[in-house]
Amino acid sequence: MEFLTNNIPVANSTLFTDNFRNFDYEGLKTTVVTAWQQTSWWLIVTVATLAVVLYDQVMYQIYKGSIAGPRYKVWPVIGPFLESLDPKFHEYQDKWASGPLSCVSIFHKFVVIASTRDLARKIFQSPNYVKPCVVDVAIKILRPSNWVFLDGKEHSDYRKGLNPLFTKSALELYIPDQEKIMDEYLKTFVEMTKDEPSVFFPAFRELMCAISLKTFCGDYISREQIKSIADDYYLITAALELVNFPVIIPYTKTWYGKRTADMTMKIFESCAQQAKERINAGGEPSCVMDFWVQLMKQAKDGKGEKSADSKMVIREFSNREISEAVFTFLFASQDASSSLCCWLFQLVADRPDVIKKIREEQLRIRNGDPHVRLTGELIDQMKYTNMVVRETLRYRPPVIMVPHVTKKAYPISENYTVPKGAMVIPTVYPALHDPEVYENPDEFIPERWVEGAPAWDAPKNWLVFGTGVHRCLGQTYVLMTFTALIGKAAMFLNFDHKVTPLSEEIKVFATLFPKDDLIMQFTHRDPTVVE
Ligand code: HEM
Repeated sequence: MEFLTNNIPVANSTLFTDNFRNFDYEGLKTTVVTAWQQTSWWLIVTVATLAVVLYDQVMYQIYKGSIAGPRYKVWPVIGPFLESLDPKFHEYQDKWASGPLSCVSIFHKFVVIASTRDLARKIFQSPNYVKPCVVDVAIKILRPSNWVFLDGKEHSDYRKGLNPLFTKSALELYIPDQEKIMDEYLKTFVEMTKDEPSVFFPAFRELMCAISLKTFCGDYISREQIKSIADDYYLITAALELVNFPVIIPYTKTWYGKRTADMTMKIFESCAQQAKERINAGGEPSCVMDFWVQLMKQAKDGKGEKSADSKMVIREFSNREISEAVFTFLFASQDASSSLCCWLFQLVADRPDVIKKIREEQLRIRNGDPHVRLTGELIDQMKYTNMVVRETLRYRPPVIMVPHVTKKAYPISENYTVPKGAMVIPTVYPALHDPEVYENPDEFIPERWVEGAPAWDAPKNWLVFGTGVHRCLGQTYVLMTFTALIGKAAMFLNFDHKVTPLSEEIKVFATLFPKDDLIMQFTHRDPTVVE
């Protein structure tokens, strides 16, 4: 460096080139080669390692700035990677309590966690700075062409075409098929536990998968196909674990996950074709695919909804596009719905006063006839049952954190800017357990949702389904389906929850679950009585 600065008179380029010409390159080469030969490998490795560790620590300090977080990375480079393999709920709580913004760095990935309601909302509502982020392998499994990876205007245009599939009036069309699956599985639960209680986490996952598949694909999907997808779906969850090899190598978790996803999308493609044939021949819609095809048909006939610039909101979608989108519905719903299902059955089983009120309501709205079939109008009347579902979502929100990645430096607060490329995670749990909004937030109180109660005055705290351009597409679906499901189950079955010391403990497995995986036994009961 000194050689250069001492010998470059700015305006004298001749001297500059002469110096270069006269330089003893051979001598320099010999010096470098000799130094290299005399340096042992361990020294090179040590120096390189120290350089990497130092760089990682320095960058961590620069990125961390004034926000809460470890003073330095205790485990160089990997950071709290080992803890992240087995996350503990109380560790998350400690992190949220450490400050409105806190950070960690794992493998040089800098992560900022926002724990207050307002900061969480701000992240959800900053699509110019952030976008949702998934593990690398998700792009391969869901396919790069999938709509969920769209950003900005492209995403919102596509999303406009999907919103009509999950409005209340569309959802009403899907209820009869959903009810068939509910009836079938409630019977199976009694059969399954006729001799002894059973662990219900896997059974509820299967129920959720079956309800979703029937809702999305109606009668185009066979019982065998539903069973095979439900049985294999765990391979997809396993492939998308936080820690997984990003390259798909045959016979590894990601390979099995991709194979299952491809097989599932192939089934969906064939269902989409059948829906097109039936609806275009004048059939009535009864599932998401039917309704989607009907909207496309209406748009083609010039009868569909138009956007502000007079373009049709719905365009023609190929079978492949439909299959990929429907796969994202399954993917987005499966873990969160299974979590809600476990907590809902556990909480209702543990509260005889709650189950009694549900039974009273269910019989009352059916004028004493428990066999009245479900309709949208009937579900609307299930006010108390709906409050129970809503309170379960508040008390045990299935999705507690939604990872995003910054597209550019993001000034999230007056004093702090999240660096470009960092992960930034809004947390919804503290907002849903805010004592100023929800009195005794750590108690399960369905009555806090009676009409006009303070909980309704704080819509900003209701972050169960996120908010902003990526807010959950399935939120009305979730409230309607679970209200109907728990109502029917309470009428027709006795719930016996085997309480263990781990029942109230929270396990984090993508979403939240009771740590003992929920042990239950079901028996038939006379649905015409309340007690
Ligand atoms: C208890 C059940 C569920 C919970 C707690 C839940 C929660 C969430 C949350 C927190 C988000 C991120 C929102 C945001 O970034 O602002 C989300 C996105 C999404 N959810 Fe759900 N969800 C549930 C069930 C479902 C179901 C049943 C479906 C489909 C039928 C669904 C489809 C989606 C889709 C497609 C997205 C991404 C939307 C987009 O990027 O535009 N979810 N969900």
